Amino acid sequence: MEWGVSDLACRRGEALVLRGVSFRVPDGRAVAIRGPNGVGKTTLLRTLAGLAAPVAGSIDAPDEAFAYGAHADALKDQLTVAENLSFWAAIFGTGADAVSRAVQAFGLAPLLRRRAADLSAGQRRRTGLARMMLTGRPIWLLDEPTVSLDAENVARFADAVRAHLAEGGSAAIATHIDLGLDADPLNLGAFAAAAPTRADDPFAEAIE
Ligand SMILES: Nc1ncnc2c1ncn2[C@@H]1O[C@H](COP(=O)(O)OP(=O)(O)OP(=O)(O)O)[C@@H](O)[C@H]1O
Repeated sequence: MEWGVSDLACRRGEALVLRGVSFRVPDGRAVAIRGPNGVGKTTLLRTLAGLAAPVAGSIDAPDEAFAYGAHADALKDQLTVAENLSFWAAIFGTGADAVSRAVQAFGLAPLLRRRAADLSAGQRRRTGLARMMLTGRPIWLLDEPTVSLDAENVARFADAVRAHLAEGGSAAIATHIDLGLDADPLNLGAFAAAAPTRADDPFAEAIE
């Protein structure tokens, strides 16, 4: 389903970070959210995911359409990889077939009995990304998904996104690297809220 945002303004804590953000994402398309550190990529994704309310504007998407893959990989450390995957499949009502596909997509078979606490950073990340496939949700929101991944697993990730898009899903992906996906760029620099003036900042003099 096509979705989008209109004249969206987002904040992080008390700070207004973005304003006037408008874009549409058709079925089967990905948008690559770009911009320098601190511009508001995570802030936009958190707002789309419903973790923060918009300051203004609207998000036009059905309820429960978004699946959010945050920096933290949402793994339960004391459970094995298999148990984590089954847990998510149960939560989202997906099922054993979805688990098998996710295991295959991210090469997790050799890791299934390993406790999440004992995974390497890249293995953790792969398991967290496999979770997206278990949500059954049509819109994937991904924040720097390839951090800690080696080249083989960046390619696996890109394949998983392509398969999701081919099934009519869509994705918004904050990334500093080219994932080799045919994604529509959204540069947030154009929507950055003005930096606070010195008059707004009681500490400005103290750090001069
Ligand atoms: N709790 C908070 N309160 C106030 N400001 C915050 C808070 N958390 C983050 N910020 C600020 O909000 C701005 C946007 O941060 P955000 O994490 O969205 O940027 P980003 O584009 O994802 O950055 P990066 O590329 O470094 O991941 C930054 O200036 C950041 O310092």
